[in-house]
Amino acid sequence: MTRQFFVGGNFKLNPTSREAKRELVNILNKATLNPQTEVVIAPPALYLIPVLELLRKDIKVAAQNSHTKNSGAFTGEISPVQLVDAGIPYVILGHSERRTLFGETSVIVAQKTRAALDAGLRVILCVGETLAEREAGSTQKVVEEQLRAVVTLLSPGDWSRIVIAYEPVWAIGTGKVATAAQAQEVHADTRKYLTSAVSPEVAESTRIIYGGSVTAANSKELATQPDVDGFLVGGASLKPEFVDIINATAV
Ligand SMILES: O=C(CO)COP(=O)(O)O
Repeated sequence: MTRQFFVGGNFKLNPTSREAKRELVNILNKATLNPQTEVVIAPPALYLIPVLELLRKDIKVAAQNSHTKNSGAFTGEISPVQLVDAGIPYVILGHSERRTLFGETSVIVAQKTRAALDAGLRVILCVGETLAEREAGSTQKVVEEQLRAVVTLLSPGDWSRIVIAYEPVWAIGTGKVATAAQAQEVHADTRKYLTSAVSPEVAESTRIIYGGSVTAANSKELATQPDVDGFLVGGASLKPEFVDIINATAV
């Protein structure tokens, strides 16, 4: 089975003007992109609908977060059914910034994932260890614990709408990218975990992408790894080099 290469751009809380947002979209609209690669960009919530309207239709749009509930007294939240209603197909959940800065536990991330799938969204599910956890030798334990909470709330059929993003916290926004070997090791172990926790078919078909200081310069080597099925790009998704990352697998 071949897994379609997937490149996501997580704009985080950037840019800060409608004009700058339009420029980012224009770069992508003008670019020659590898048609074999699935491309998804995640602008801030306020820009989701304008980006959807401006952006070429072969690039998809993702929200950066969604709530566990679809409506009600939840000030400041965005609901999965609202995203679907707005024509947004994807949501990023469990990003380390949500976990560490906004107190999202693995259980909350799992509940959000369940709610997003129930509404009809696809989910880019982020997992990853801190530097201290890596140095303590507990990388795989941490990644599996984060995934286990989700596994318990999903049925095997749900996994066709999940992309796992392995994002080691120590590599996010630090310029310290995981080596191709480090990424491959965690991706392969994660696939092994899915084999036993869900099924061999789900393990084989689920895309596991890497995130953390991905650049045009390091993306090509990372992309050669058999279990690296794409990238989730932060800082570099705000620059023209994002196009080169999208095309990292082009020969
Ligand atoms: O968090 C990330 C993507 O979700 C990665 O961010 P950077 O590419 O800026 O390290």
